[in-house]
Amino acid sequence: MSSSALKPFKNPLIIALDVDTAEEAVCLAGRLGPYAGGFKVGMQLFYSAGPEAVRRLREKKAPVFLDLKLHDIPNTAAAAARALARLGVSILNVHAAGGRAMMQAAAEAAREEAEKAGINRPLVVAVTVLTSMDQEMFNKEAGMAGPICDRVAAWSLLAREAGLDGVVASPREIEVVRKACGPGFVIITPGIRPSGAARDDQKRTMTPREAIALGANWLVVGRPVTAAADPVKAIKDILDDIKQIN
Ligand SMILES: O=C(O)c1cc(=O)[nH]c(=O)n1[C@@H]1O[C@H](COP(=O)(O)O)[C@@H](O)[C@H]1O
Repeated sequence: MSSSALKPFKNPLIIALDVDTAEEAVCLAGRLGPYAGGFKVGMQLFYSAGPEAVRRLREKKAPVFLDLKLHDIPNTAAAAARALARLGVSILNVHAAGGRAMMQAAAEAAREEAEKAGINRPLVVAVTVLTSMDQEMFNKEAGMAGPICDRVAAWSLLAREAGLDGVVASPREIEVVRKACGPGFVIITPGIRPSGAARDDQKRTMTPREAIALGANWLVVGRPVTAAADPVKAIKDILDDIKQIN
């Protein structure tokens, strides 16, 4: 993994800017910028405001995790990754369920494109099992056999073999992923809920402190900060919680 791709993040907290307009995103990023390690642009913002939202955040020098969860045939996923890499984002993701060839094609395309453009290559990571799924949904609705943690470990290994930099997984699988893929493999965990916070639609959750203590590299936090009455206080509380480790 190139260390330059990791440099822009000053701490492990990535705030999900799940809003409809670039204005709202830039405004939130302005308020939270002094505290957040980086910002995530996901489907809601990208499908509403387009690449312009990413460009405006990048103008403010905010490191961006572009979370569009690519999942298509290798040729299409690679072409999409190439287009997204040109935006100068720090992290891109694809679905591990797309398979080895798709992950490899997307990762190689993103790297080549960044090199061609003379910019830092983005980390490319694989989404494993969504944090909104519990064991019963995974087996009965998704039709997948066995425990979630076994599938996450297997997909993480596949992602590593395909040349990806890491995975997105729930904090509950940090230990199995670390054991399967080693210390240099990036683990990004959504499904983060400060103690007492509403779980919303998230099923496999942990507190920020627990996730960091288990070895997560980055935490993705959305509503507990962005929907809080005082988002600045909410993010500061999370940073204090994390700092209390050790
Ligand atoms: O890829 C992701 O970022 C992601 C994967 C996953 O398994 N679960 C998950 O919640 N996410 C994203 O992480 C963010 C979590 O937001 P909150 O539940 O509001 O904290 C959302 O933007 C999700 O799209």
